[in-house]
Amino acid sequence: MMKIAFLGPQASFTQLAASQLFPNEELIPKINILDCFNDVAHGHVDKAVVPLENSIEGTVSMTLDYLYKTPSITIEAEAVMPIAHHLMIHPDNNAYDIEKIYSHPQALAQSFHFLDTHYKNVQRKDFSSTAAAALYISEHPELKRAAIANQFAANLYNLKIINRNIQDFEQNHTRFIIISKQKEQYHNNQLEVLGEKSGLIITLPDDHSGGLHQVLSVFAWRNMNLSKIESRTLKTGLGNYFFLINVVGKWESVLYENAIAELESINTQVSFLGNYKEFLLES
Ligand SMILES: O=C(O)C(=O)C[C@]1(C(=O)O)C=C[C@@H](O)C=C1
Repeated sequence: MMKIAFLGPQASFTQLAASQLFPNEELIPKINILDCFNDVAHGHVDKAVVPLENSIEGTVSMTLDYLYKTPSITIEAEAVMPIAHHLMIHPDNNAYDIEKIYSHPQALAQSFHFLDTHYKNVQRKDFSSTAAAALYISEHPELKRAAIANQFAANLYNLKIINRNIQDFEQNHTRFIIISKQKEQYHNNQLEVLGEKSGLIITLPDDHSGGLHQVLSVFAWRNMNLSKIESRTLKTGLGNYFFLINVVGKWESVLYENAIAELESINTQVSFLGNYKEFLLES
């Protein structure tokens, strides 16, 4: 049986994703995303499932940072899951008495307008995951706290839902990734495939005019269709970035291989994150 780390505890959104991707493997909860990366890097687990991006709030920056920082780790698959957030309290408490609302920063951000309208003066506090917030609420009936988490967390931790579907936009999806060191592609005949892509992380050599244009032209003349380009701080000083780039489709031809060689020949650092499929999960 394989060991699969995920951002836990039980009933986090990441666990819902991991259990659909790996129904027959051992799932190991971790307290944060960095621990998932470290466990994969040190070989304590075979793979991990972590969130990468949300349709309302955007990139989960810690995941992007550690994809950059841990070149031994690549992506085996992406999986997209619909996300519904509910506000929940300990059943001994009253909805009108809530003094603080706890959740993962992504969930707080995805429900910002709801909270701003209905709980304007209630403090918000970041937790390591939505499920960690729900677990805390369940263990502290004496505190007048609420958590934003999913239906499974409400069931598992015996919490009472006081507001349903509080995400600010009806369409709310999070993209998760399977990470490993095995450089494999994940396959699953049971799940719907939404597409296929490759991931690259690139760092431009030095600041000169047309630098990014030069990089993009490497893809353009080869007809390599890009579906995403995101810049993220390098942390070496303001204004220094690396880029995550997605190329649509299979990565197969010599032409594509030569793209990397050409990027390197213009002193661009390239880290290939893999060629992988994108699957659709159920909420
Ligand atoms: O907190 C959780 O339950 C998670 O699995 C993390 C996470 C995220 O980081 O994006 C996953 C899905 C939702 O977008 C909100 C939170």
